[in-house]
Amino acid sequence: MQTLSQSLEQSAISKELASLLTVLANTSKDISQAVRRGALAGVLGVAGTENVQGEDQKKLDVITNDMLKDALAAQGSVKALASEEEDEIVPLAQDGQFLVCFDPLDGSSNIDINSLVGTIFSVLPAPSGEVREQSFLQSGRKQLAAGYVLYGPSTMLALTTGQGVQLFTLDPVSGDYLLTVDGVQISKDTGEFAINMSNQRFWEPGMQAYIADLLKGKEGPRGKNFNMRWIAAMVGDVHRVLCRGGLFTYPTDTKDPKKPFKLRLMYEANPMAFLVEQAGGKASTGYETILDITPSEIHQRVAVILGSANEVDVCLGYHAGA
Ligand SMILES: O=P(O)(O)OC[C@H]1O[C@](O)(COP(=O)(O)O)[C@@H](O)[C@@H]1O
Ligand SMILES: [Mg+2]
Ligand SMILES: [Mg+2]
Repeated sequence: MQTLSQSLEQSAISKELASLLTVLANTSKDISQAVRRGALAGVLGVAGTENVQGEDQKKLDVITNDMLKDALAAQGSVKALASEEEDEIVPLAQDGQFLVCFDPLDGSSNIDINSLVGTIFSVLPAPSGEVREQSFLQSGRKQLAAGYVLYGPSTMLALTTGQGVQLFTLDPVSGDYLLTVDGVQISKDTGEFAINMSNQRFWEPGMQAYIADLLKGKEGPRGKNFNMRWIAAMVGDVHRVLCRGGLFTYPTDTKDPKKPFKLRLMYEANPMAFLVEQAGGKASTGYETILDITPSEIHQRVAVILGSANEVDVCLGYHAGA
């Protein structure tokens, strides 16, 4: 089986980008160790701080953020980073070629119940000149690479550099990421959806109507039964979609009028949308293609509907008709 470094060597990307992706992958091995040791490493529980978005930080949010920050600072080709756990952008190497956005630990509410968590990352080209928040505000189409690491029963890396999606599995014996699926393809049709149903009364009419019709199953307008899954970690839900298709959504809601969307564009929606499109799926907010959004700020939130292309189209039809 091909190792990650062999695969990166053979791909059309620059040596510098390959080296950056190697550093991200190597750091994820250390994160995987920390996650795996859990209570033994004293990493569970809250940190007693809040991030810029007013969310309680878990110890692991802070630890994994520092691990990635230190590794990227030492790597030398990253001009600046933006993280869910950093209020502002963090300038690094002045002449670096890349900007990196990441969610160091996705699915924070799963940490203390020993359930799925992951790391999501996105690499953008760094514009010349002094780095500032504006430098990051490029559409997702500009991403040079994106991926996630899922710390599950096995640790898996999903990666795209714009030439399809590869899945690597961390071999605990050799310590290498080994290529286990090349050219991931999301099935066009599906009978599975993922949404936090407890927010149902807060959704827009289009999403209400779409989910209501899925729930009617065989007897309803869709003429078939649908199954539902919700992992509460986008990495876990998107991984399932890459593996066996499905529709994943965290739609617009009015639960908190100040916060109509949950997922963050730059380090959740964009990297996942890049992976999903590269695997033949679709990713939209309901009204526009995620990768075409021009971001207005690094911590911007968006609605997300992604997965099997035909099913996403059906869902978008309900939005258009609403
Ligand atoms: O708890 P909810 O409302 O179901 O939200 C779950 C969603 O929130 C997230 O956990 C947000 O990510 P963080 O854990 O990085 O804040 C997503 O991964 C997941 O899809
Ligand atoms: Mg997250
Ligand atoms: Mg997070």
